[in-house]
Amino acid sequence: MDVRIFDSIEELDKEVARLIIGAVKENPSVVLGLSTGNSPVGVYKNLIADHQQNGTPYGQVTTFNLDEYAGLDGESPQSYRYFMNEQLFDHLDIDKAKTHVPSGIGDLEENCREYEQKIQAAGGISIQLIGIGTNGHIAFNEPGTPFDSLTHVAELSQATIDSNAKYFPSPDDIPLRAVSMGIQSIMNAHTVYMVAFGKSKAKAIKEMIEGPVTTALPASVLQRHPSVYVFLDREAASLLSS
Ligand SMILES: N[C@@H]1[C@@H](O)[C@H](O)[C@@H](COP(=O)(O)O)O[C@@H]1O
Repeated sequence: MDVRIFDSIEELDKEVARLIIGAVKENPSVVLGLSTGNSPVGVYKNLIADHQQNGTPYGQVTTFNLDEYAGLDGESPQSYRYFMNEQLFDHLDIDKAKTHVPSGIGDLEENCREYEQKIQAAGGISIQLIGIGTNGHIAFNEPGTPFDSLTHVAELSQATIDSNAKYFPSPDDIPLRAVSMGIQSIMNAHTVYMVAFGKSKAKAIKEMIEGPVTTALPASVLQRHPSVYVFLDREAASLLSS
């Protein structure tokens, strides 16, 4: 793992955005894997600013998001499709038909199969941007998820449900399941960029990098990936031994 530590979240965001912009310029039809949550928002802001100032073109870019809540369609403000449109896609010249977010409605098992097929048909993901949950989850692959999992219907852990509560009007509205790319789907990406900042991520980051590879800490599987870059602020890196 190539671990890079930044003095500020602003610098971290700029660097990750610079690398993604470079990849888009080098290959205008690159396939990007994207994520939601707070972690990638600053990166997306930088991509938008660059697009507006420098015109980096996204018309041929294909994207695949990691996950979506079960039961929410793209019109729901809490859905990850809505989030992606609002935080990124609506501000780029990207072709929405080339942006993929798993569907959380309809036949979920069928949606999962179709999603994996679409990733394969696109030639696989070149760069996968991901965050990490405080319990070490990646996408919605909670502790215990098998390493060979592909896109599947995932049960959310209580820790994840609790930390997502702030996004929903009442506790009863928080989904208990999601459609999520699996651990193997993430491992299939050519390169993985993980972004994590803040004290709340420090323990999971330490275990991911320095702990054993175990399904108890799903992100630890990334130790086996040949091309992983971990972008941290000082707080997220604070428990690392070196
Ligand atoms: N499914 C998402 C993950 O993909 C994300 O990495 C995690 C951390 O979110 P945040 O970046 O807001 O800390 O939250 C959710 O559980």
